[in-house]
Amino acid sequence: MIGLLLRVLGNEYAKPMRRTVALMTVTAIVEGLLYALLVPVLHKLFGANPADAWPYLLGFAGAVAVYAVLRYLSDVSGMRVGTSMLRGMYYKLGDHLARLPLGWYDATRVGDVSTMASKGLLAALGVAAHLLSPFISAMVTPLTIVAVMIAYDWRLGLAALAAAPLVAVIQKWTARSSAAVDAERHERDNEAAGRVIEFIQAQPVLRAGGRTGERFGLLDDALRDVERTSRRGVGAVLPGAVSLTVTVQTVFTLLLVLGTYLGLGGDIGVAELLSILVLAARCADPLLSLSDIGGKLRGARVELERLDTVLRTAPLPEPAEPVRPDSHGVEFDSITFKHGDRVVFDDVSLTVPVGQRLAVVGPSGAGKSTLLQLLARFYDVDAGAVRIGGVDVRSMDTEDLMSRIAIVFQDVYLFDGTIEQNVRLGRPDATDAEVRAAASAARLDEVIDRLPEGWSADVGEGGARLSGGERQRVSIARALLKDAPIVLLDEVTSSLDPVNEAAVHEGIERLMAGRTVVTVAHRMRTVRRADRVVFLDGGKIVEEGSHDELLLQGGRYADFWNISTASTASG
Ligand SMILES: Nc1ncnc2c1ncn2[C@@H]1O[C@H](COP(=O)(O)OP(=O)(O)OP(=O)(O)O)[C@@H](O)[C@H]1O
Repeated sequence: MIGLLLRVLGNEYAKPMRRTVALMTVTAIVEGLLYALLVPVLHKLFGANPADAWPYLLGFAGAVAVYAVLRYLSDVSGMRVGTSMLRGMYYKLGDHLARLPLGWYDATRVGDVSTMASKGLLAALGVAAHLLSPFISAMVTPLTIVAVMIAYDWRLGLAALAAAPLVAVIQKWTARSSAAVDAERHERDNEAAGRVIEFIQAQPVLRAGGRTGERFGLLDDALRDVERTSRRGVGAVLPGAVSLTVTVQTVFTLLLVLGTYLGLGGDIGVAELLSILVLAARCADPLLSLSDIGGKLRGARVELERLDTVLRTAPLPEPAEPVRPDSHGVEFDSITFKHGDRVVFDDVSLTVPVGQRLAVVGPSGAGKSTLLQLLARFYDVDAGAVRIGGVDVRSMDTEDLMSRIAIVFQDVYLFDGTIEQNVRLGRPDATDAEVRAAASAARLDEVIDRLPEGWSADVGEGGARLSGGERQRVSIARALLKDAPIVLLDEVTSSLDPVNEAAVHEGIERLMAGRTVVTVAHRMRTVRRADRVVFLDGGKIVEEGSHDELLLQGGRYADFWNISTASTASG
């Protein structure tokens, strides 16, 4: 377990961890010896002169004080290592998540990553802070006591030692029988967490569908699965917990019987027998707590293994010697790309010379958004190459690549903060004047003027306090502030009100001016102003040319636009 913890976290924690384990072990031994001191105390109390017990009682008090100090030090040490590991893990996980391909973040990750980053990390790293000390105490203290018992009376000591292999076998058996259920319960927990998030996010859809009173079937199913696996989990550990209790009690009873037999034979005095039974009783408590601690440790292990899996997910390979392009033309050279088994692009080639605009058009699912994502390296192509200024994006440093691309996607995500903070994300070191200039170029200043708190207005989680068009303007302002030579634009499909439409269009025109642009186009005027249009379908470029040329051709593109414009006119 500690090996796994150190493998996941890195070896810099090995030394403090070893120190903590050593301190906890010494504390547990002192705890055992403390109980052992009860033997001479009881012996003297039951002897001819009970006053002889005083020096032992004083020794006992001294040992309690030493134990208290050691316990404090080992608990503080466990807490320190635990919290520094937790902090380290947050950074490590954060850094790693930031380097994973953007395509890794699909919808199913939401529940997974959110439970892992909160509950999972706390459970996994709580091992050092909360579980290690009771675990070591539950193992080492009884063994110390048994060693004292052997020294005192080898027959009773060996009888007590007989419990050790039995306890070990039961622990192993419980761990094995619960392992499969533990893993499944974790799956189910994460699935349910994802469904809860989905249920909250889907409220508008559910209510619009008139399903206010009804339950959300997918969430209900997930919760039922959690209940079922929890019941199976209890079923898997219960025999182990019961066996442990029965074993410990049986060994205790055997000791009592053996002790009575030896006592009646005159081999051992009443005081000695009583002392040994007191010691045996002190062994029982920590041993019985093992089943609870074992369960928690197994839970922590599952969380650690999940963390390990995420940390082992390969980030985007970074080139050993990054190349920096010196121009910003874009080229897709014979690219092939699959999403799972679905071939999205099959040997597609196209180029966008520096400063030109390419509009990508095609039916839903044709791969228009994916084309933009490949340029921004959300994924790497399966064959062929995507190049900027003649340099393969895989040969570029990711930070450098992202600094050259401004992206305005359909779904604008705004952080819960002020409008200014959200715009500033485009270029954190921009001056106030530059931020304001970008905002005004995106016609965001009109929005700010309307809000009572102006620039300091909070946009709410995901930008919920702004309208769709206003969110678009924030996103355009961000992109303008970034001032990158390449612009990727996924035009909104839903229609905006005329004021927002005009503002967004004006902002986008400013954003595109003088830059290399690839845009997924849904509006006639965007396509008209493009230097070239490609019509994608079935993983291929079906038609290519200027808007007017393609209309004249009277092919797929012409049909597509005739239908779109007819539906816009009638709508
Ligand atoms: N994360 C993903 N995992 C698996 N398949 C995906 C994923 N994202 C997209 N796809 C599939 O890839 C294909 C292309 O998707 P893409 O979003 O690029 O299409 P699009 O042309 O932009 O569609 P739309 O106009 O509807 O937005 C679709 O068939 C889609 O189902």
